[in-house]
Amino acid sequence: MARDTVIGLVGKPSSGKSTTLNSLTDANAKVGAFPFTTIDPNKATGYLEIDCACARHKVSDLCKPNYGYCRQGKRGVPIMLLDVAGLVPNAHLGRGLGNKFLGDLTEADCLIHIVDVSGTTDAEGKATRGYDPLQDIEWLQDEIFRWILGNLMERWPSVVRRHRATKSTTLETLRQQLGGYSANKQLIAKALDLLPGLQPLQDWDDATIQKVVRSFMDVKFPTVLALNKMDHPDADKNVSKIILKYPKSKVVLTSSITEVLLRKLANQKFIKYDSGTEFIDTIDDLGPESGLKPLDDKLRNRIENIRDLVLYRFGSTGVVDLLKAAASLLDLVPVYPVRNIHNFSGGSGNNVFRDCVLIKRGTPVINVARKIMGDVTIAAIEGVGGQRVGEEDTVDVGKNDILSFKIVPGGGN
Ligand SMILES: Nc1nc2c(ncn2[C@@H]2O[C@H](COP(=O)(O)OP(=O)(O)OP(=O)(O)O)[C@@H](O)[C@H]2O)c(=O)[nH]1
Repeated sequence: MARDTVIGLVGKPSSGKSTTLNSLTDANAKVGAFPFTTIDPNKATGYLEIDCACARHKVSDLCKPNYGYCRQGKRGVPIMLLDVAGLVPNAHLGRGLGNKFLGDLTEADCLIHIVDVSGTTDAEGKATRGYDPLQDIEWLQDEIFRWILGNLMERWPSVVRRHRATKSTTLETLRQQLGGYSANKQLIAKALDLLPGLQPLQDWDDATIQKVVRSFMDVKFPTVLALNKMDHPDADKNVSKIILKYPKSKVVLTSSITEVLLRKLANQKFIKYDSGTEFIDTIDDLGPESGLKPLDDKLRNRIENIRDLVLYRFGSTGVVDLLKAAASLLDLVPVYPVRNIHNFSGGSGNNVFRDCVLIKRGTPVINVARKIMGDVTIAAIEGVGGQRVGEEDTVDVGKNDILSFKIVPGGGN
């Protein structure tokens, strides 16, 4: 079966990685059990917020996910997060357990790079003022680049000899060399497609090899830049600088500390807060019948500051948008496998859309069936209304995204 999507969180010490991870993993709700097969201390479950199919079909009252949550059509789909801790400059040389962390990175399908955009921590995470966070973005890219390039160059003469002797294609040879980074053939082909007019592999000079490694990095490690600590007064100028330098990058402004604080205040019943929005309500707004606790002046001022400096300026704390940005880089679509295609239930009981999996847009439905059902023989695939869906038809949002797989009795294991 295909493995689950993994999003890696990276960032230098004190950039706010733990705070961000906390705000991503606490869904502030009673949620289903851990859905993933591997349980690893560096892994955690985040919740990608999507518009659930239950709203489209007006059955939100019956929507009860097996994993994650659904609140009036806003569904949190579990997604695996990997904490790639301990990356320091020169990790590729083995500094500070560097190679282990770079190794962990290969498991990720996408990275979220937490950047301290306030410039109040230096390259190693020590307190300072006026540090240029552009350096952190360049440093991380450079670290990964030098690691992959170093591994490849070490073997390059023998790679070329073997390539010639076996008359392999460029794709086959690179597949052998780069497959270890959890990269399949399609991914490597995509990296090569980005470089039209490439010479045959045996003629590559150093500059061409470097170009290929850069292209491979772009497809293997698509990266969301989380510009964290946006609440800090020094953040603005750094944000502009980064956006100017990286106009094509997916950038999300975050204040994860604000998100953590707001959730805490909501749990303590001082405020009503919907994560991902700019709205917080207090007893002053909703009255004593709201059941919220009264505020003292200090807390009232603090909440006013959060409204002014973060929520009204930026629209939200940004944290919910991080996983949405990662899912959009990976082009993931929520797909709902159901037992009963007519009432969307799982077979027993009335609850609907019990399961939801994230699948790359454009994937043929037969591959979705294999991912979900494993090694069984599929007799037929049905879509909404009980219509037959062709095996090679592809999934998209609102198209072939609610599916029922009919299995041949006794077919497979
Ligand atoms: N102003 C501001 N400070 C933040 C924000 N997020 C985190 N911090 C502060 O930055 C410091 C470092 O945060 P952590 O989450 O511990 O950072 P880390 O990257 O996990 O650090 P290590 O554990 O050393 O790797 C803490 O003092 C946080 O309170 C934010 O959004 N705004």
